Amino acid sequence: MSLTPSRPAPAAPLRKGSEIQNVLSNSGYGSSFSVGTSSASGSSSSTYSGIGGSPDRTSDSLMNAHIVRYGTVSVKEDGLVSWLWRPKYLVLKQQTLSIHKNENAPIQTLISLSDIANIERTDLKPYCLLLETKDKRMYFSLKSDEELYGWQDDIYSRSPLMGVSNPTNFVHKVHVGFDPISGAFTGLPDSWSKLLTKSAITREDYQKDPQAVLDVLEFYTDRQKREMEDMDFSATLGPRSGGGSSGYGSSLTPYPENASAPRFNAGTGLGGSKVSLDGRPGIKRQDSAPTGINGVDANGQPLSSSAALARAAELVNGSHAAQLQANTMSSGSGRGPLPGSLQPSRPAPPRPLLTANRPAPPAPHGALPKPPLPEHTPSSADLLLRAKAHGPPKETTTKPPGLAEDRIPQRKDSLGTERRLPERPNVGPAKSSPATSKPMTDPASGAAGSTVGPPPVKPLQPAKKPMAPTVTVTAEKEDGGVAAAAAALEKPKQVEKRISTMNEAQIMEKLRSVVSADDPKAMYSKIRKVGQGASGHVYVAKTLATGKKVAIKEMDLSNQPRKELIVNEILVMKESQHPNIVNFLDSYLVRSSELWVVMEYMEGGALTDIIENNTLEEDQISSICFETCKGLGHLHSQSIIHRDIKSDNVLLDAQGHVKITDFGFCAKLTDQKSKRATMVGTPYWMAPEVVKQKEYGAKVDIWSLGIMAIEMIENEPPYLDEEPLKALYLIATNGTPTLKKPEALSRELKGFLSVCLCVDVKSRATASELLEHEFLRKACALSGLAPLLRFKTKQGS
Ligand SMILES: Nc1ncnc2c1ncn2[C@@H]1O[C@H](COP(=O)(O)OP(=O)(O)OP(=O)(O)O)[C@@H](O)[C@H]1O
Repeated sequence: MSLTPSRPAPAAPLRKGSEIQNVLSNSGYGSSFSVGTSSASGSSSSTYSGIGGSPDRTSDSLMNAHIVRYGTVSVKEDGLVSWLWRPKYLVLKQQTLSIHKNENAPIQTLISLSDIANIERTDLKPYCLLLETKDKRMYFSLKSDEELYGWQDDIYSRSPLMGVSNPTNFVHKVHVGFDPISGAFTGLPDSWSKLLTKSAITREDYQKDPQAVLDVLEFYTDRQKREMEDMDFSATLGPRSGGGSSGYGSSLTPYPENASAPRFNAGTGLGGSKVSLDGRPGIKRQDSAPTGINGVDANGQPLSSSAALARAAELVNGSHAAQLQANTMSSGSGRGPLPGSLQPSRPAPPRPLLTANRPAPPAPHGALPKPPLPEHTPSSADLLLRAKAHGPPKETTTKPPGLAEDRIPQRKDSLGTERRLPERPNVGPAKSSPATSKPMTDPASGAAGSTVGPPPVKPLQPAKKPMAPTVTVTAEKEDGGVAAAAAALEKPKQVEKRISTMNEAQIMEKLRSVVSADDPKAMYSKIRKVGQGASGHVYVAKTLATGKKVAIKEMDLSNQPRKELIVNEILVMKESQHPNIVNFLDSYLVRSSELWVVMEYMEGGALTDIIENNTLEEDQISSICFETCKGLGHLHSQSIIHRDIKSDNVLLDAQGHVKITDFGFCAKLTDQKSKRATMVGTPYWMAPEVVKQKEYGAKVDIWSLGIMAIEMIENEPPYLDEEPLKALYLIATNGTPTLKKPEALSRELKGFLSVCLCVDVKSRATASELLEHEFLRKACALSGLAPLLRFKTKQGS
């Protein structure tokens, strides 16, 4: 970690190149200085007399005014003498880097910093930098990290092609390198070092893909940070009333002023926000800043003077996911844990590591050794990751991360009843044991890449019915939330009001414009509670006029800090009616603070419970995948990405209808923004491109569908038993997961999985392509799914 002080202001304009050469060729360097930096580094150019002019031995003060850094460095150039490392004398000034044979020699090579396209760490040597201009590549071998970072920082910050033409007040917060010789990271923040030490990520993992390690650390700590913030949020609220004991608070809590918004959408391509190994092309370091390099925050959003507003924008933009999930775990089968709770998912018998391979299915994969289960006190992020797999933690008082005492997997059923699951035995030092998992792919099924192509990003479809005119919330350029999308459907060209400018009253006003004015109590009579989510209880109720059963989700709005999401969800459900979507029927505000969302009643409940209580046949798996895929096809045709497909979010009814629910994390792709970068979803179901914080599109849902298919085959998603950070690392690096018993599966099913779980997004199938897949032709009739619900009768539900 290199915390460097604020950057100096850039130098004033200097002379042009032609003058430079003249000056340079006529001068020589003094002999008295060694590696160092100018005390006046970049501070002023007012006395500057010439770019690249060699230091004037008689005028140290003048010299110091120009020279940023100088010293003898081992240099290797590409080209004829490319195998030779030679000691050279380098002098960095505000706009040039000159290379001399020695400190007394004239310039051999002069590089204008404006020509530098890249400066990055490379592993050619332990402390090695690669510098690239459009026609030159050269390597500098330094003696230490400090030296390396010094040169890199100083060159980087003065090279306009790298997007920092006007360095202002930014501070490098994370400045990490990886030394391939020692196999260790350098400059890791303390907290990250500790996390890594505690994690099951091995040194071999570092070596294999150090960037992935950083990616997952960043992801993980982002989540931790969010959870901590939620804890603060909850703590300030005190005990809640109603709606369970989730971490939802009662109002929007502003971020501290100037706090950079927590993010899951690092690496949005907006520059400077993604932590990377030094030297990774195209990615620089994390710069935190009051203002950021580009005047945007880590989300790529213009920084708001009000942190609360920044947060609201973030929420609507979808990057709230994990936070919401964390909150939603407090009760019912929600998606995120409260700190202090421990929430792995279903009973998970000890099993060999599901190992996988490098990207590119369907090639056979080698198994990775499983490291011993580490002594690991789950942090809040662990808890989140585990909890998010399925179901909530036990209801508990908020506890700081790291204080969870027990590691016994627990989850609740849909009614919030806690289940205590068998303790997961320590799987022991399986490091050297060969993985039993085998590739899921069947060569006979053909390479995914040969059969599928990239999905078209569909244009916005016109709204089927007019939206409430007051729904003007939109996301910013990076992530249109669904509300934004819905608004865009209505008035694509309108000047939309950013959610970040809306206060809670305005959001409530918007909500009021979405809901029906009637009194639901006069229309429905509740029968019983059938489920509990983070945001409220779910009841089955009778429609008084027709006798028809409906599900009503009741939410106490005073306990919902994320009302925008609720608006999102309602809007998407309203606009996405389809036989494979849990259809929205109506919504009501009761006493201004209670929101009722009435939807189709799915008496079969969540697929998760069905998986837990049955062994599914392939034709049933096919049928569920087919139905889910139809729902996804519909969403994607509307340019909506669900982003949280998993068995918890697929419900069945008594006739075996299969429907997707939970649209809180949906995102809308627009013509302007056909890709997303926000990290949203549930880690175990997340596509690698999401974990790696790349841009992604609708195909993330296809990946998640593939993981859901594995749930149906193996009862749980891959890596569920892994230590959380390791699980993220495996998702990021292994690519296509492997199966426990591939030999037990049909060629068609393996082929299906291979086109869903294809790391190469272009080769991953689209929903419409999947619908044509031979495996889905094996689907049983919906009536063939009804027997899967028998367990419910036995359970008396
Ligand atoms: N339409 C429905 N029909 C029948 N049961 C439902 C329906 N919707 C939800 N449930 C039941 O209620 C439980 C909680 O649903 P809910 O949507 O509140 O969960 P969640 O997604 O975890 O919470 P949240 O949306 O608040 O984050 C589900 O697991 C399911 O068992």
